[in-house]
Amino acid sequence: MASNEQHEGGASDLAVKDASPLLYERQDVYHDDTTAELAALSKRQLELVGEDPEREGLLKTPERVAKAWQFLTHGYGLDPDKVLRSALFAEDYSEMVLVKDIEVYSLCEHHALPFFGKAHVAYIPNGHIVGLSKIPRVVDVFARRLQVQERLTLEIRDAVDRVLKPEGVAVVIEAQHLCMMMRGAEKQNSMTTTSAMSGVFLDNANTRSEFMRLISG
Ligand SMILES: Nc1nc2c(ncn2[C@@H]2O[C@H](COP(=O)(O)OP(=O)(O)OP(=O)(O)O)[C@@H](O)[C@H]2O)c(=O)[nH]1
Ligand SMILES: [Zn+2]
Repeated sequence: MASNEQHEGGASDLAVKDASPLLYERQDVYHDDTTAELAALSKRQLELVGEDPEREGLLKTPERVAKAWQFLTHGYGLDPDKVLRSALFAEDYSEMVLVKDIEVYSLCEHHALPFFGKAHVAYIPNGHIVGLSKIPRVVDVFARRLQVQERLTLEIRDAVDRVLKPEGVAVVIEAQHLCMMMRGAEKQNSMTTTSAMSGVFLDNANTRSEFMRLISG
């Protein structure tokens, strides 16, 4: 079943109407031609660092690497607006909705090394709420790409703003970057925090403080 079918007949005029797939099934992440081309590059990389790609332990490594790259960047093939629209419900609830401690795994676009941590996403509805699982799903749409943490934070905020048209959105991401840990600066304990807000979270200090209190609790 296409994952939007369950929402057909919902009261929301913002809800998605077509039945095209919203999310990749796991097998759709991998494409044979791409796997073959990436595997060839990976094999060459192994040679360049002085490895023997023909030794037994490495025989399947290029293909594994090719698939890992496709999985770690499969967000390019996903539409964040569609993900959110697939589960929009008309509702009068007008207090803060917060999904916190969402695990984030992304790749920094400078070194293609992972950064990982937690995202906290809040919004104040304006007639519509969204299915809770769609918040972490939309985080992944953007995280599963080559990213900088700042842009990831903004893109999540903007998608929620664009689709839900809420009173406001707040996104905070706390992450550690392996490019600063395993190499480069080699700092093991630094945490980078980014935030992006809109609407009442910008205009109203009490709303912003409540959000900050809830995510730090
Ligand atoms: N602002 C920001 N910078 C990032 C992010 N991920 C990695 N970087 C930084 O990107 C920068 C790239 O700087 P360069 O000087 O071109 O690269 P480099 O010589 O590898 O730098 P070092 O990491 O300092 O060794 C580094 O300072 C990284 O720490 C991110 O999400 N946001
Ligand atoms: Zn980096």
